[in-house]
Amino acid sequence: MANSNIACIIAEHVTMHFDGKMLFSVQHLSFSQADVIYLQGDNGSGKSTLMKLLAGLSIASEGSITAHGFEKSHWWRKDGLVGKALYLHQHPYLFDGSVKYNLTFAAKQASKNKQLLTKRVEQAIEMAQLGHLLDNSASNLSGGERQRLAMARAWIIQPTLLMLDEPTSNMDKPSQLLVLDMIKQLKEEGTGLLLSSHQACGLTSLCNKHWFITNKQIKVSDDAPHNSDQTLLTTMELNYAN
Ligand SMILES: Nc1ncnc2c1ncn2[C@@H]1O[C@H](COP(=O)(O)OP(=O)(O)OP(=O)(O)O)[C@@H](O)[C@H]1O
Repeated sequence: MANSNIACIIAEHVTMHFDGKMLFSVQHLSFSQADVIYLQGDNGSGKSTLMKLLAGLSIASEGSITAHGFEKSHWWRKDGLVGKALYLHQHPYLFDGSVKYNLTFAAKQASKNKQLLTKRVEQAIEMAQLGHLLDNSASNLSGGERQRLAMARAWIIQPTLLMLDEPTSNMDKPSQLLVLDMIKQLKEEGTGLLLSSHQACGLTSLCNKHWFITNKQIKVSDDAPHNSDQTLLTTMELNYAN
């Protein structure tokens, strides 16, 4: 049963099929504001599909996925899953226009007062090191820069729940560390996170739960991911701190 004080998304008896073939099934999943979950699975096991289901962007073949503890939507919007957990695709969609425009647009989605928002946008630019790119067209950015911009937008919005699909896949190590810092800060500010990554880039050290897709089942563990990932992170952080 969901704790009504905390925002969460709950999946019950969910199965996902494509073209008549089962991709995965799971009895029960709960993703809440208190969680930082590491989602692991081989290529094609269904990590992105699961995130899209939890974001309300796809519909499960069987079972139910419901949101609890969120503020009521505006009267004109159906109270469903869409808009509850923000999903950041590994090849993020950016708006036509400049980097600055993309950040300003994100700021319009955030429910903060103007002064706080201006400060948060400035901080995001600094944290993601986008200052020298502000007037560049977003369509001309490199893969890693696009991901940094998408991360900065999410950081400005500061969602209740955020799902990051391979957020550092196109990044060099300094950029990975910038993004790691932004994710850490969101965690401290109370955003629940679901993170998928094939790289041991430090993300796993933030996680307090582990979902693992194997043999078409999603296994849930309340343990932090394996320590060896964290050792790799520490080594990398030390290398780049010096
Ligand atoms: N809309 C769709 N129609 C048919 N098949 C799909 C659809 N979306 C995803 N699939 C298939 O489902 C499987 C899982 O895809 P998904 O992108 O969720 O995997 P993933 O674990 O995120 O992979 P990767 O680690 O490579 O990013 C793949 O075989 C993919 O081709």
